[in-house]
Amino acid sequence: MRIDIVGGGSLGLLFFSKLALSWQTDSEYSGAQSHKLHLWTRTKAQAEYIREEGIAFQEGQDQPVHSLVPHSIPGCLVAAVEESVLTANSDQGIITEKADLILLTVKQQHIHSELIQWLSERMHKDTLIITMQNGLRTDSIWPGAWQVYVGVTTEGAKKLSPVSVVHSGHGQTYIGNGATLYGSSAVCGQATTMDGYEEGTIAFLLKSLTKAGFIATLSKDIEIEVYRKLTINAVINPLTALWRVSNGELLASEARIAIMRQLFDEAIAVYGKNDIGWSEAWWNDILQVCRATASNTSSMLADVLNHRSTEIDWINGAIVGLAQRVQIEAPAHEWMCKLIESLTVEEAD
Ligand SMILES: NC(=O)C1=CN([C@@H]2O[C@H](COP(=O)(O)OP(=O)(O)OC[C@H]3O[C@@H](n4cnc5c(N)ncnc54)[C@H](OP(=O)(O)O)[C@@H]3O)[C@@H](O)[C@H]2O)C=CC1
Ligand SMILES: CC(C)(CO)C(=O)C(=O)O
Repeated sequence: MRIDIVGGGSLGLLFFSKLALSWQTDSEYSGAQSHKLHLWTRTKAQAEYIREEGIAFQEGQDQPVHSLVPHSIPGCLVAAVEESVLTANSDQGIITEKADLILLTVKQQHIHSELIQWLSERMHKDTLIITMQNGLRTDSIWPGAWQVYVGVTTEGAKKLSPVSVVHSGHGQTYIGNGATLYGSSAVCGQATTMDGYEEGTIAFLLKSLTKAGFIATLSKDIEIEVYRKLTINAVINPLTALWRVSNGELLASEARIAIMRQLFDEAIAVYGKNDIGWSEAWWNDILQVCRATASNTSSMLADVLNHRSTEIDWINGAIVGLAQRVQIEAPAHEWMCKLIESLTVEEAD
């Protein structure tokens, strides 16, 4: 089995590091030449840096650093999308082998036609793609014939440098059939439950993630997980970015909580009109995430502070899109989009 992780950012480094560390000590993987784990970074500079320095991985902020030297682990490779030859690991030769499974850990704004074209060159006819992004895509970017699964994770990861990552929060990962969300040809017949593994790519991934220490589950109803996470992000992310506060500080006043509730009520009204399942319990989930990640800088605030583009179009913008689909208004979410987009030119760059 060959797993490609695309994106050497926070989430990509987290999944790669934990999987590689587990493969290193598990004879099922370290002995099996047929299994491959490949991290694809965007730049050659990052790939070279990792090949030279390895990855410094921490299981938590104050936890010891594990040094991981990918090329010393059988089957593990690191290369860049912009490289066609794995120069620093010449014994591995030219990377021509196609992936069986691609874990896509880039951000929503990185998914564009060039990346799709590059992915198509990494795929054989049965390759599965698992999208790990927050938010929701309502465009039809994925070619209809592709088997695209959806991953939703509440794990937290923070890249400290191109070669170091910390597992900043422990959560759960759900993987499910993306056909209803993406309109792709994804089929979900390969694995049943975590207890009843069947042979297949998804089952292999779930088993590998579990052995690596993640809580990973096959979801028969991935949509509910997607919309639950979408709601959490649509309430927390833009407000933390606009007010420049940590997640916990959202709960500091009744006035802030009232605005959060307005975003929540508007989102669930949009879901209701679209016949999308939702739960009142999600409101408590939002409050709980604020408490559990109180000192965290949300990803949107981090993007704004670092002058990067944000995922607003696929978070609040997705809710506005769903509202338009049933001809209703979602003014609070529209305002979030406009306010985030209209941050100064440098910030929105
Ligand atoms: N971090 C977290 O805790 C969580 C993140 N998520 C979601 O996961 C996704 C990724 O988040 P995160 O890891 O934090 O983001 P990062 O910005 O840390 O990582 C994204 C990575 O994708 C790389 N990239 C961009 N374009 C390409 C390309 N064409 N080919 C290969 N790599 C590319 C970037 O490279 P470069 O740096 O060189 O530009 C960057 O390293 C987001 O949608 C986020 O919302 C979900 C749950 C938790
Ligand atoms: C859940 C939350 C808000 C945690 O920070 C997150 O996913 C993000 O920052 O994007």
